[in-house]
Amino acid sequence: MLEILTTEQMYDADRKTIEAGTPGDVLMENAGTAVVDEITSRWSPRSATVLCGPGNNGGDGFVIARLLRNAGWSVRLGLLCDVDKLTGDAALNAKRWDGAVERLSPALLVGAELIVDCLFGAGLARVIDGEIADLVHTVNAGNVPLIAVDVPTGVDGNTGEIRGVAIKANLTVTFCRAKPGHYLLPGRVLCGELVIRDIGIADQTVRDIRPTLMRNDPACWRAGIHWPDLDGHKYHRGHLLAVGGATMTGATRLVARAARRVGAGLLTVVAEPAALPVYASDSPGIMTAPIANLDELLKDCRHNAVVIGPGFGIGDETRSRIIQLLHYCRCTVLDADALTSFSEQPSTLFFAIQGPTVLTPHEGEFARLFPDIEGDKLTRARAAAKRSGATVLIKGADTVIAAPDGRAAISVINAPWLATAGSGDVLSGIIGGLMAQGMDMFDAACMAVWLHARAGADIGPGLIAEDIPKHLPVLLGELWRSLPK
Ligand SMILES: NC(=O)C1=CN([C@@H]2O[C@H](COP(=O)(O)OP(=O)(O)OC[C@H]3O[C@@H](n4cnc5c(N)ncnc54)[C@H](O)[C@@H]3O)[C@@H](O)[C@H]2O)[C@@H](O)CC1
Ligand SMILES: [K+]
Repeated sequence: MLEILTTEQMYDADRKTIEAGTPGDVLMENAGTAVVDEITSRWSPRSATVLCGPGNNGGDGFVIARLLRNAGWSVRLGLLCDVDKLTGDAALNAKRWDGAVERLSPALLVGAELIVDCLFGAGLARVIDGEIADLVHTVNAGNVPLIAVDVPTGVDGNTGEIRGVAIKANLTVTFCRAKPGHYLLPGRVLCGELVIRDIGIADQTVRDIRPTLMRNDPACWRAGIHWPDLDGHKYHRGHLLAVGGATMTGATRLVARAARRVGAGLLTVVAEPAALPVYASDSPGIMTAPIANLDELLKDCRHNAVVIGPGFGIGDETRSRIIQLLHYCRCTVLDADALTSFSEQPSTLFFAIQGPTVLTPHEGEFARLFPDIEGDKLTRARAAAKRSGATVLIKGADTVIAAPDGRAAISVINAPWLATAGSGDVLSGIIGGLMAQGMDMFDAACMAVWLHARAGADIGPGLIAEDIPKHLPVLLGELWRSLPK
């Protein structure tokens, strides 16, 4: 269930399943049954109100109302339109509901101890306003469990954006596979707990749709990890050059710690001579070299990966260093100052990118480098990757990673503790360390985001950036032990 389907792809999967012989009303019955399962396993029978819209999301609501009543719940149902306006499976299930169909109004909420939101799902086509918007506000202001069916009403399934107003659910039950809007902010928060339930759509049907978007999970990139061979030596594990700042040395010290922990065979910090003792004294296992030698170092193909940007400074020197090093087509991570230095001339950077390159902007850096690219985070990451020829990783609570070939992944681990100084430097170091070992750039970016997020979630409150590299052996051990032996 790692694939994430757009609403259009989900409609396609529904259609193909129906064409292959499973009637639509069976899918709807399965959907309603799944929601009722999730509700009754969490809450004891009580007074529930089901809010139904004019489409199939409302159709699910009629199934849910019937099944909850059969389970001994007291149920009221409100419908947004006249019942004779319903069509297809929704109309069929309205006939199967023998309770009252009330007009949708705030009066329906009085005495409700649980509310089921079946107003709009995948078919949300425009901004919610007027009476429906007022109702959504009233529902959100209440203090009873709120269960959204498919997506919380008002959340755009493809983007996670709010169209007008949106329900803030405690639980969202969706079907077959998640949609981007379940994981992208603000949709991710509005969903509450997310449960994905099978409703009888075959895995092969999903595969046939060829989804290119995944939840970022080890299953997506585990096979691409370059574990050391029994008879291997450090030179087989790559030699990363971490280009450090002359004064802001902390950032590249974090890069170096992370890259070494994740397995880079050798690591050299390249910086102004005056700063080298600071780097050298941080850890006896690193090497140092003066930045004047960078070109010479890059001519030696054993130096196969570079991280530049954290703490390096913004300006002409940074730009020319980067253009110079990109010429060698080494695996490259460009972060922080490396990105901001190209704000005025981003196309110079994109033109120079030829080898495997990962850009790791936060939202501010992204806007400076791609000022004309707009839309939701996923759309923007994909457009930026296509334009730059690099893998683009937009950081945040809903980190998105996109490759130039169209593949993309969304991080689904909640780790708010990562919002701390130096955390991004560690991420760059992990990516660089993985690429130095030969991992594909997109896989390396995805794996790094996963390790980083898991470290954040595991360490929790009190986390500082220095803790993340130290936690990597635990997570790498977990991945290592999960390999089929
Ligand atoms: N066979 C299928 O396709 C299945 C569909 N299922 C359910 O069907 C849903 C999709 O059904 P639909 O495509 O009918 O879409 P929806 O039920 O989400 O809504 C479509 C209807 O809402 C109206 N509408 C859209 N935005 C509006 C707005 N802002 N204000 C007022 N009216 C608005 C549209 O004109 C249309 O009448 C899914 O979310 C899921 O819950 C499930 O039953 C599983 C099977
Ligand atoms: K809904």
